Amino acid sequence: MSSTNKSQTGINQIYEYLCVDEFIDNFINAQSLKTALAIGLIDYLQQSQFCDVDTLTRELRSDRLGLELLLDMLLANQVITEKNSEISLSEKFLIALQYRDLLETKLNFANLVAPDFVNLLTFFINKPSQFMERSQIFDMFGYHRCFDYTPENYELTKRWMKITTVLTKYEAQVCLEHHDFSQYQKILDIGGNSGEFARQICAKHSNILATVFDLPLVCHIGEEYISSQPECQRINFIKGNAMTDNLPRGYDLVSFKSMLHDWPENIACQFINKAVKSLNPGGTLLIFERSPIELVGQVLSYSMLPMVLFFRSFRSPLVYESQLLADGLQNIHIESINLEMPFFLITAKKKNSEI
Ligand SMILES: C[S@@+](CC[C@H](N)C(=O)[O-])C[C@H]1O[C@@H](n2cnc3c(N)ncnc32)[C@H](O)[C@@H]1O
Repeated sequence: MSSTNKSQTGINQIYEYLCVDEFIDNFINAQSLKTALAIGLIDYLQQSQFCDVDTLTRELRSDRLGLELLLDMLLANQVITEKNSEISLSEKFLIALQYRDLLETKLNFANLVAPDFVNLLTFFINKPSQFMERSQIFDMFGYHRCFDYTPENYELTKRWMKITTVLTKYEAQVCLEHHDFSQYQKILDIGGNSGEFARQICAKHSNILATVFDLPLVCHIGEEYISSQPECQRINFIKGNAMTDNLPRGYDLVSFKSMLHDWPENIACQFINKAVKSLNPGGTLLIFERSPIELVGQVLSYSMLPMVLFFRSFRSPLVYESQLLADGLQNIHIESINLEMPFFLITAKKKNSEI
């Protein structure tokens, strides 16, 4: 198994997005940043570059004492700097602000998960099944709502798809950096969600045609999302259930991006087995997934709360490797990639012809 991370690959633009976590590292920092965004303080400083507290109080129609407290919190979090009473956004934060969609998504996602942590941590640690029954966040991601269209199902599904789409917007770039997709023409992304992963592959490789296989309502929302993108003519969606339906065949790449961890090991292995049947001889199966969380003495960042909730789901890549071997795949390559937490990329080839 090979391993790469930021330090080994050098300072690379692809990984720069990881800097957003620094500003959401604890509860106070996260909430003060959220308020600064909400009251327009960040926008105002971005436009005006420098200004003093009097101007800010007036322009934002804020309570002076409240604003001073907020500015103190932002100063401590290095979101802003102050020199001769002039306040400005810090250089470090200006870089993070280039990834504002991700910053806001991670902040909102952690806040959505926080009540479960506050109210249910004891169940989470001791009685996982009871935690699942009570958890708001697991309910929010309920796949049972992704089959039939109702206005409520649509809104709730769209809500979590917004989160997965923004996370994938950045993670896909890492995957594209680590794997050469130029060799493929027809690809299938199982559990491909809004189509963002497929879209990025198609955007980089103009010869690729992509199919996204996902639950019906997810595909419906994905079609809406992709319809405004330049790659829309090369991405089609197939509505189905990978548990019960046959998967389409005839692809030279089949991918699972952050999909398999959602399922118990035996079902994840069934998905792999089905995916192999979708591959042409000589085709490649690709898995890009989160690995188990490794804290090794580190303090958990607030921005990591959502991933901690799923910590029981993340598996060693060796589990998937066993299934790939059992399915007769060859040239199995596993690469560890350190992002805000460990990820792995597995590729494996189907034999060229059946013996
Ligand atoms: C954690 S999300 C990952 C989405 C996407 N691959 C990404 O990385 O952003 C898991 C995806 O699997 C899909 N999914 C769950 N159960 C499925 C099933 N039985 N058949 C097909 N897709 C399924 C979900 O709708 C969702 O889009």
